Amino acid sequence: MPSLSEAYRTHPVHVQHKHPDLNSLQELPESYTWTHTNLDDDHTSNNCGESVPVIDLNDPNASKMIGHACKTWGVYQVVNHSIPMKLLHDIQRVGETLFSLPSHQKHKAARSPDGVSGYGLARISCFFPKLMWSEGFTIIGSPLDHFRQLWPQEYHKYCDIVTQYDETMKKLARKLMWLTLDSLGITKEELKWFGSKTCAALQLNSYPTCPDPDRAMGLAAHTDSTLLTILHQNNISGLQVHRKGAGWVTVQPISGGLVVNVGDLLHILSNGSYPSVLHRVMVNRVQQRLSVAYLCGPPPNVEICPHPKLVGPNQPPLYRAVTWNEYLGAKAKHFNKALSTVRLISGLFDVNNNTEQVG
Ligand SMILES: C=C1C[C@]23C[C@@]1(O)CC[C@H]2[C@@]12CCC[C@@](C)(C(=O)O1)[C@H]2[C@@H]3C(=O)O
Ligand SMILES: O=C(O)CCC(=O)C(=O)O
Ligand SMILES: [Fe+2]
Repeated sequence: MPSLSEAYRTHPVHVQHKHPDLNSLQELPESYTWTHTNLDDDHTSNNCGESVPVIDLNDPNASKMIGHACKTWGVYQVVNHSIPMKLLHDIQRVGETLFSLPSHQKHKAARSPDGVSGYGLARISCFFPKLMWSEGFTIIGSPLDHFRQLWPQEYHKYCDIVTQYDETMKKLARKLMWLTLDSLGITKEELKWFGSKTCAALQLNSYPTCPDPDRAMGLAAHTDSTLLTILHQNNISGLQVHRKGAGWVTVQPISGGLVVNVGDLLHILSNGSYPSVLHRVMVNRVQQRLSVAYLCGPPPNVEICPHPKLVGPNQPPLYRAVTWNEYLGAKAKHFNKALSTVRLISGLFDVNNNTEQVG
């Protein structure tokens, strides 16, 4: 199967500054200081008490509830998802251990500009004049080579956890995709590629404590280039989603809950009816925040387009067909404007200019 790394071979992303060890800094350096103009919005959320829907996967109405959450929020939290708590703890421990290694050790497993896996700053950093207060580690395929660099003795133990997490999440992602398709009135048989292998990336994120959190940004506002992203966060809040009319809403961590984001490819597949959610991460002075994102997409070279069942005389297709590889290339080049580059009929707003979704 062609791999996702093709996308960055044609669009290398140069963000590999050797950044300082964030844990050692007593003051926020100028290069990490976001002003109101580059903080696309102020830090306060104006959410009128609204909160992201929580859906119990054992509920017989789960599919309907997922459909409603995707349409109105583009994000929800799931409980009773059957991922063992131990596995969630184990993967979080991998992140904790990895990010607490000395800088020079982590840099041995650095992501190359035209590569996809490894340690580094957020890929989207190159679109901003200021640096983000976070570090990440991306895994696509086997982490063996990189983990061997990080833990010459114990890499097996960590590789096993990643493999188990990947396999378990794959099943959950399929179930969620199936429920989502069902909510759109689409059966598995009506989506040809659904039977074949989906593809995914695992992203470990760390947001160290910050000496001046109100002027820093953990991860700048973006949408994910996925069908779905399943996010496990530790019990420290910081993730915010943007909701029309409400502004930035904090996604409160719930024990054992997983956050599910609608990504750009589901936005396209649903012909704009399930908009991908704009989200960002704020940091704090007191506790390190960790998260693990399972970024799920179709096989990399399968074309995704608005499903024929969602297209008709009164519902023209809003997007052209695009493969995941091609879309990741567009994201690497155009960032939050990527969705507009595949749009057939122009939208009213653009994510970058108005923090408002196209669709
Ligand atoms: C498959 C992918 C989605 C992603 C880019 C990547 O190749 C692997 C990392 C993913 C991630 C995680 C943090 C936010 C994000 C925008 C980024 O910079 O890297 C996403 C990318 C994405 O969804 O576009
Ligand atoms: O850390 C988080 O809560 C969000 C991470 C994220 O948005 C991502 O990895 O795409
Ligand atoms: Fe994200």
